Parts: sequence; structure tokens; C-alpha cells
Amino acid sequence: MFNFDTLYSDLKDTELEPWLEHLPAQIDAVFAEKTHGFVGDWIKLLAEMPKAQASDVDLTADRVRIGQAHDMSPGQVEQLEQQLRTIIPWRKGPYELFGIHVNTEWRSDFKWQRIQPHLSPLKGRTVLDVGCGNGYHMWRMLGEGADLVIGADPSQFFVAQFRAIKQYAGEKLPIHLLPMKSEQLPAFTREYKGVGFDTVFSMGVLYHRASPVEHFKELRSFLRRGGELVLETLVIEGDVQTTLIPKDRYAKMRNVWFVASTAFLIRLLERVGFVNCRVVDECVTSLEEQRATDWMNFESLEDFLDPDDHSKTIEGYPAPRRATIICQAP
Ligand SMILES: Nc1ncnc2c1ncn2[C@@H]1O[C@H](C[S@+](CC[C@H]([NH3+])C(=O)[O-])CC(=O)[O-])[C@@H](O)[C@H]1O
Repeated sequence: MFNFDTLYSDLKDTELEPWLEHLPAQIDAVFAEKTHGFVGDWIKLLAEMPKAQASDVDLTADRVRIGQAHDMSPGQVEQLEQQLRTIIPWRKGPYELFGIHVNTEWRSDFKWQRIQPHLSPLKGRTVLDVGCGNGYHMWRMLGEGADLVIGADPSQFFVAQFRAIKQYAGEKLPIHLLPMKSEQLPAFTREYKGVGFDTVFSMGVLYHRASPVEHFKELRSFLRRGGELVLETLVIEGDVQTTLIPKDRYAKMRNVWFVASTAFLIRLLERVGFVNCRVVDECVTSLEEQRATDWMNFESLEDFLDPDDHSKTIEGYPAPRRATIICQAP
């Protein structure tokens, strides 16, 4: 199993310290319920990656960049690239490790560029990113000066990818990925008497959840009073009454429960008690933002669209359009 000792020591002496009483048992329970069959192989792979000190780390550029090619011998760089390629697909990025460009399926930097100007400055804040994937946006949050960044994603595979990056960026950095669903996290404000994160991100998660209200209530319980929620999700054009419930798949995705208009989502956020809700960005996903690469060589957006009309998915629904809504917990 992965070791979480540095997370535990980072939580000490913070507002979130009461969580330490339960967190180790919560993580044990996750792995007791299901440990991915390859976890042992991934931990071994990480230990076998070349040892090197990154001469610099840049978390502020579009490519999260760790080290320079000359920090390793050419043989070590080649070995590292081969090892990184054994843990494909790389979906969220891009990264550059010791000169190796991990050219991921998503240009996740595009999303960050759209969202970042609208955020309350992250400097000094504690941040939670639910559904963080392999953690690309978490690195950008740390790059903005956040004090502590915690991600939660049920995929143990993404923890392995995240750890590959972190072991070179710096094991002591206050950034951690928990292999947990957001519904497995505690309702902080209730369980720990008003304790909560300063900023909570939920990006690309809502449409995978059967109940949007439950997800919004969870997110609210993670935030301290006045904390900020950043919700990014698939949407459709329309008014407060407009939602799409796909008959089966949406853009070939099996687990899309519903896609709503921004007006619908704001109404629901307000009903759950969020205030100052506003749409800060809305756009159709481009073929430049999501595409197959040699680090993710399965199907990608182009294959999910109607080949004769890219304004529609292959099932005939409106093509993926995404919006970001920012609001505050009262
Ligand atoms: N219940 C859940 N709780 C937490 N995570 C979940 C849950 N269900 C699924 N996930 C996770 O949510 C992520 C959704 S991707 C967004 C990544 C990043 N945020 C991005 O905005 O690029 C979707 C996209 O490609 O946009 C996956 O990593 C799932 O494992």
C-alpha cells in the first residue's frame, strides 16, 4: 500500500488536525475494500526509477516542469521515459520531467488558463481538489502559493502517476493525493465543528454523480464559512428548466447521469445554500484540448463526435461544452 506519512505530518498543527484521528483508518478501509492488483508493481516501479535531484521545478508554466535533461545521464532519461510509458494512459497534463515531454490526452493547462484569473488568490490557502485525476491542476494550485493541496480521486492508478511526479518535484511538498471518492471524505464542517478548506474544486466530476444535490451538499460540508467553491462541469445551452439525461452513453461515456444548463446548476447551488454564484467561463471543448497522443493512444474526443457534424456527439447530443461556476459557502 502507498505510504501517507508525509500527509499526516502536514496536517499536524493545521486547522484540519482533528481529521488525523480518523484519516489513517479511512485510508486503510479504502485499500481493505479494494486494492488494485497492480499497486505492488507500481510501488516497485517508482522505487526503480532513476535517482536524481531536480535542479529546478516550475509549477507556473503550462507544462508542469520538473528538472532539466542534464540533471540525469542520457541513459537515465531514456530509462525514466520507458518507465513512465509503462504507466499509460497519461490523460491529464502536460508535464515535462528531465526534458521528457509527457504529452497527455488533455491540455489541462487550457482549463487552468480559463479558470485561474477568476479565483480568489490561492496564496496561503488550504485547497481540496475532488476528482483530481493524476493531479495536474493540484500542481498549478501549489504553483499559485497554496499552503496545502489535497486531492481525492478513487483511482489508485492516478496515485501512482502522481507519485512519479512528486518523487522528483519534492517529497516534502505540501501536496497529497488520496485514493478516495468525495463521498468517502468526512463532512468536515459537521464532524469537526466548522473546520473546512478555504477553496474546494470539483472539476469534471458532477456528471459522474447520480445525485447533483448530494454532491453539492458534500462540497459545502468541505468548505469553511466564506470558503470558495469552483465547480467545472459539462453543460448544455438552455434556461433554468433545461437538462439532458442521456438515454445511454454521452460522447461514448457510460457513466454520464445528466448534463444541465448553467442556469439550472446555479439554481441548485443556491438551493443548497451557496451564495454569490456566477458563471466565469463557458466554452465548447476543442480538438486541440482533448486528443489522442502517443502517451494516450486510445480513442479521444474526435472519435466521440459525429464524423459529419462536430457540433454533435456520436449519439446525436450537443457536443461537449463545459462551464465553470464559482460561488461561496455562506
Ligand atoms: N465520486 C467521485 N469522487 C471523486 N472523484 C471521482 C468520483 N467519480 C469519478 N471521479 C474522478 O473524477 C475524475 C474525472 S476527470 C476530471 C479530472 C480533473 N479534475 C480535470 O478537471 O481535468 C473527467 C474529465 O476528463 O473531465 C476522474 O479522475 C475520476 O476518477
